[in-house]
Amino acid sequence: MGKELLQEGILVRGQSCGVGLALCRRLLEEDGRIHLCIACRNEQKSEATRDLILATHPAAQVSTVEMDLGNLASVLRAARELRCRFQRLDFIYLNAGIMPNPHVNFKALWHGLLTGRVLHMLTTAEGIMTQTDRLNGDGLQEVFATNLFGHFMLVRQLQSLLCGNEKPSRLIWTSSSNARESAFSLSDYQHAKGQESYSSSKYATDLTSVVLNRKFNDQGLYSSVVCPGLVMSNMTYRILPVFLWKLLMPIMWLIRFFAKTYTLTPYNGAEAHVWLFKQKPEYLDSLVKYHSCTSGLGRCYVEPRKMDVDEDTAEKFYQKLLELEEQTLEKYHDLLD
Ligand SMILES: NC(=O)C1=CN([C@@H]2O[C@H](COP(=O)(O)OP(=O)(O)OC[C@H]3O[C@@H](n4cnc5c(N)ncnc54)[C@H](OP(=O)(O)O)[C@@H]3O)[C@@H](O)[C@H]2O)C=CC1
Ligand SMILES: CC(C)=CCC[C@@H](C)[C@H]1CC[C@H]2C3=C(CC[C@]12C)[C@@]1(C)CCC(=O)C[C@@H]1CC3
Repeated sequence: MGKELLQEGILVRGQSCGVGLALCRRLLEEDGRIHLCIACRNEQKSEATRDLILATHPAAQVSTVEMDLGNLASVLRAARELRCRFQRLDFIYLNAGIMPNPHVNFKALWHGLLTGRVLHMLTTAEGIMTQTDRLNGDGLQEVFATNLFGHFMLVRQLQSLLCGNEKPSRLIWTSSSNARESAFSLSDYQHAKGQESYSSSKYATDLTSVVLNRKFNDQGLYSSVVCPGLVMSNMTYRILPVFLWKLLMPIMWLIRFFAKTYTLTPYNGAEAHVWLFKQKPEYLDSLVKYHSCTSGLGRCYVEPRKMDVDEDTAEKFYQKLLELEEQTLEKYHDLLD
């Protein structure tokens, strides 16, 4: 049997951009026998994405499942369907992510350009980006729910397909260089009070991956985090308009000589995801984030960087996630087997 793979966060709406779609295509280039299962928010998007993949890989095995990560009932339904369809899953790419209402502080950006930390600012967006979050239909902060908790619930619901298999199973979370400890707080882990919900959700992702390794490595489940670098996708096109990004492109190619995380294309951004696909998980460091990088001359490579995570905080956060999971399962008990 080829590798069975659940992939999320694939670009739809008929455009060929987004890390998810590039990732699917690159994985099929690595191994045409894999079974890709793509999770999209509705049937139309699933079909459109499937067609985009089949256009370049006509012989690929691609199935679809409907799942809205911002809606826990939808996650539970999808997990139930996947448990019926698959006996095991070798990889889950937890790649979906949102950054609603992004706001760039151009004054801070301008000041930053004149300081010694300009490269740090241009690669992490530290101090220059904020977002406005809101509550979703489940009463959770939307960014936390979509970027982290929906994924977490999915993993927990699919545990029987991921643990205790002959071969290890893998979780690969798409985090970000924008993940920052100072944006995250255990007492406000959904980030209801601040304006850096994206940064907080990505730091929460890093914590979750670390703690999942501690809990599940002995059952054959391994988790890793990747950063795709700065990629031109729907997400970045909501930060600045497309024409501005196009105007900035020559500057960004120049910056790339100094900032290797300016991967810029979804293909380059998926480098770390694909690299991890080929690694033996036992040899990976769970405290490392794998960054997709592109050199000034366009060569793609992966750079491991130690994460700024405290394992004690990770454990406490995990307990909070379990509490929230319990409340969710109580609420949706009719959707369980
Ligand atoms: N672009 C960048 O510079 C960077 C991106 N990242 C991360 O990379 C990942 C991919 O982003 P990217 O490809 O750039 O952006 P896109 O906006 O192109 O892709 C985001 C994907 O997430 C999916 N998604 C969003 N909300 C939901 C939901 N509620 N349920 C299911 N799927 C959902 C989207 O589906 P739909 O089409 O239905 O909206 C889309 O396929 C994200 O996690 C992002 O945070 C990290 C660092 C930098
Ligand atoms: C000259 C130039 C590149 C100008 C663009 C300024 C800003 C709009 C970007 C500088 C750093 C970028 C960045 C992101 C978005 C766009 C910037 C703020 C992200 C936050 C996008 C999503 C992520 O996950 C991390 C990125 C870090 C860098």
